[in-house]
Formats: sequence, C-alpha cells, structure tokens
Amino acid sequence: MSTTARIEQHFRDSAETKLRAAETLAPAIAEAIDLLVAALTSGGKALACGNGGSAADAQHFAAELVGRFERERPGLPAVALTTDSSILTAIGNDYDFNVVFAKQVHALGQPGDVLLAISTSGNSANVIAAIEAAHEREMRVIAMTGRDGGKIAGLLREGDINLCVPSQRTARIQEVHLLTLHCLCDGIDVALLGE
Ligand SMILES: O=C(CO)[C@@H](O)[C@H](O)[C@H](O)[C@H](O)COP(=O)(O)O
Ligand SMILES: [Zn+2]
Repeated sequence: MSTTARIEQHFRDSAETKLRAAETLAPAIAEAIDLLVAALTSGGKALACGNGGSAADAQHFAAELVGRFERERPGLPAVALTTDSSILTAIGNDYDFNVVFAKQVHALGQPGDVLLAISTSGNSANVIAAIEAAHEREMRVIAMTGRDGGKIAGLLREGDINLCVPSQRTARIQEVHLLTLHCLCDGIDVALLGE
C-alpha cells in the first residue's frame, strides 16, 4: 500500500470509528456532561489522569476548563494529575508508579468532585488505583476507555459513567477520546452560557 493510501485509510478508519461511537456513546456523554455541570456548579472540581497520550488528554481537558473552550466564561476548577514532575517522581520513587495518581486523589479529592480516568485498555494500574481512591473519597468517576473496558469496566460503581469506545486500536480510541472531551467542554459551556 502506498503511503498516501495508508494515510487515507487512517482517516477513513478514524471517521468510521467516530460515527460508530456517536451511535453508542452519545447518551452516556450527555450524562457525563450533567455530572460535570452538577459538580462544577456546586463547589466541586474535576481531577483528570491517564498515561502517555491519555496524559495529554487529561491536560487538554483541564486547560479547557480552567482557561476556556470556544467561548469566554469564568474559569472552572480542574486539575490534571499528570503534570507536576516533582510529585510524580517523588511518589513513583518513594512508593510505586502505580500510586502516582491515587495519592494525588487522596490529597486533593473531596466528596462531590469528579475523576476523569482515561485508559484506552482500561487496564492501567495507576488509573485503576486512582478510581479506587476516588471511591474512597466519595467522588464520582467518568472513565474513558476502549476495547472491552478492561478491568476499569468492572470497577465502576452506580453513578459512575464508562465511555467505552468501540474499537480495538489504541490510536483510534484516543482519537474518539479527544472528540469526546470536546463534546464535554461544549456541553458544559452550553449548560452555563446557553447555545
Ligand atoms: O499515545 C499512545 C499511543 O497512541 C501511548 O503513549 C499510550 O498512551 C501509552 O502506551 C499508554 O501507556 C497506554 O495506556 P492505556 O491507554 O492502556 O491506559
Ligand atoms: Zn498516540
């Protein structure tokens, strides 16, 4: 296959995965918007975590809440747990990399806050530990996963939301995660500012 044909195939696959995901995920994304709006308008905040590309997604989401998405509005409280190299290296070095997010959830999380837990496999141990910590803190969890949802799917409680992308491929799952994050930001803005 030529490079150009291969690139065109990536675009087609990504678009098809997004259309498939729209059919299965739209109602759950709407629920996630309601959960975030309820938390953010009653004194709660969003914490976000993930590894690799999903760490970038966590930061992308926090930036659009704290700063802005497409329209001007007051900043909203959100923290990406992936950014402070001193915290990450101290916890990773002194305890275990598996608890780099969980210890931050314990330190920062309050009842009524929301954890956005991002893992394409649903099996990253540090994201799983963060979800367990969030439950201990009486926080609700919005999980963004893929494949079969992995171990995270079996860990979620009533009131949590699993946005599981119907794809087996990490890159395609991440591409839908990014679109989903923008749907969340748009939904929050519509709830706060109107259409
Ligand atoms: O961005 C990519 C692959 O597209 C990678 O950096 C990927 O995020 C990393 O391998 C992660 O460690 C995968 O973790 P997870 O999505 O299974 O939780
Ligand atoms: Zn990637």
